Amino acid sequence: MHNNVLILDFGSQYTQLIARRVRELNIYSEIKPYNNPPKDLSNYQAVILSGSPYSVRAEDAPHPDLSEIKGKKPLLGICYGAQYLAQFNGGNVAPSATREYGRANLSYVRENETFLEGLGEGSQVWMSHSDTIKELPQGANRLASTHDVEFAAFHLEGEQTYGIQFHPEVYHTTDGKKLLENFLVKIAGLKQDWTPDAFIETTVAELKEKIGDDKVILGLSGGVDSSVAAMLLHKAIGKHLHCIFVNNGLLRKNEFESVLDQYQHMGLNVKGVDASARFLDALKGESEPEKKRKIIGRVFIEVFDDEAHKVENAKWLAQGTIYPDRIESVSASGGPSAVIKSHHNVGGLPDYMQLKIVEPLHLLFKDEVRRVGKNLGMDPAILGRHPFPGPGLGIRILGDITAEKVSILQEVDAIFIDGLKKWGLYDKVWQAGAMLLPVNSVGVMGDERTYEKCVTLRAVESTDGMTADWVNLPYEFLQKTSNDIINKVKGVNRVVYDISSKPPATIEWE
Ligand SMILES: Nc1ncnc2c1ncn2[C@@H]1O[C@H](COP(=O)(O)OP(=O)(O)OP(=O)(O)O)[C@@H](O)[C@H]1O
Ligand SMILES: O=c1[nH]c(=O)c2[nH+]cn([C@@H]3O[C@H](COP(=O)(O)O)[C@@H](O)[C@H]3O)c2[nH]1
Ligand SMILES: NC(=O)CC[C@H](N)C(=O)O
Ligand SMILES: [Mg+2]
Repeated sequence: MHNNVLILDFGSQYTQLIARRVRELNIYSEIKPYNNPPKDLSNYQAVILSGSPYSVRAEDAPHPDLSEIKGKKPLLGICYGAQYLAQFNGGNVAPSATREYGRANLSYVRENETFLEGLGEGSQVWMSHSDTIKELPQGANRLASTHDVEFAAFHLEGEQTYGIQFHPEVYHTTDGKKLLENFLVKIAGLKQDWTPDAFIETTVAELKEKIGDDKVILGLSGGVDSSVAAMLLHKAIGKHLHCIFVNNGLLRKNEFESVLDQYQHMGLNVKGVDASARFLDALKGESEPEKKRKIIGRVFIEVFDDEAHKVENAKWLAQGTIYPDRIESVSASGGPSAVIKSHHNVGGLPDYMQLKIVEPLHLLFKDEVRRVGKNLGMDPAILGRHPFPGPGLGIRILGDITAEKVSILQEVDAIFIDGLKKWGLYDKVWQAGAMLLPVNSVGVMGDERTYEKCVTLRAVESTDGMTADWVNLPYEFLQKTSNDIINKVKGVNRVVYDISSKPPATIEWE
């Protein structure tokens, strides 16, 4: 049994990042909603309270009873978590004079504190709050301040309880990982033994136990996640795994054939199902993004259901769903955060379907999935593939979808992606693709007026898709690509490049 950290989610957009940073320390962690915490706390060696969109002063804000945790287990409150710890113990939280969002620097750091080892005066921290702790509870000591925040970190005497107003989980808190390590390893004494190999071992054992002699249908997409999920299941149940690769008519150019070919070499049992007409039919005339996503999700399920009926004793539907797919569709833990997009594979199954869902990667982030794949000995060409959304070009064609638009976008996308490969840029980019915009613009070609479609190219850097920045692609490359697209793809007379980061934009346009 590995050490386990419980993260109680109060609805912060950063909650999964806390889990991620903890796991980067090779310590396992689980997120649970604050309003439905685990009954048995004995498996957890430390607890972290997340931030929250609520103000602790609001009546309907999360105010859980911490008496089974506080003083009994090492406890760290982050932002709202810290404010709540202060309030819960008799301190005072009030609105601060200005909303504080962004960088700050520690201006006071108490010396000789294990908790802050390696964080010095001036250390950069990331703030995101509008309330502030005005008064610490009795028996609490200030450990750090910033220019605007007196109680940036505190400790409750006689307990392993700490609070910090800043966010150690975000990249911009320079020594955030160090601070979490101080808390979890030096103070709570946790072992750092949660590695990709350990994950593979426990997951394969759990899958064997859970699935037994049943058969499993797996949606295989050619992407990293479902390929790694397939390999894990293959290790666990061998030929009882039936992989289905669906052509939804929204794949990249030649992708259906080339991916099927690639899987021939992996020893998996894979069937290609061409359902393009079914998807395009169902999507006809629909242009509202969320409705398009829901339709695609539904047809996927229908196709899987049909295929499942052809396999005797098929009891499970496996998917390559990973953590970030879930967080933006529903809150990570069932807790209170906002829905951004409905990812096609997160809606759950309709009642008529008898299959149970198995998602061996549902708690991992993309780079963790890649590390697991590497330790499974998988082909780097599969592991290095850019992510591609399940709804495919369906969410990159803005507005309604027609076969003609799909084929235009396939050509554009192929020129862009092949170009990135040729120029040695593919591996420097986390994800790239093209969008077909629902606008025509006027151009001139061969002395004639044109009135044709506009496409936008998008290339982003990211580690997990949760935040992303646009990539500074060389002008010469953009110039050549734009020329190629306009000259070769009929119906397109304008190419633009997307220079928006996430947030505030998202990676896909719908
Ligand atoms: N064309 C498809 N055929 C069968 N299953 C699919 C298809 N597209 C998506 N899926 C299912 O939906 C899941 C989520 O898709 P998603 O794109 O997030 O992951 P992926 O394709 O496995 O990896 P990547 O994010 O690297 O593209 C997949 O893991 C897979 O189970
Ligand atoms: O399988 C998927 N089904 C979906 O419905 C879906 N929507 C977005 N994505 C991918 O998720 C990452 C983040 O995308 P956004 O910034 O657009 O939310 C990016 O990598 C997107 O390509 C999806 N993947
Ligand atoms: N990020 C947070 O946890 C914010 C906490 C609280 N909502 C505030 O504004 O202060
Ligand atoms: Mg994919």
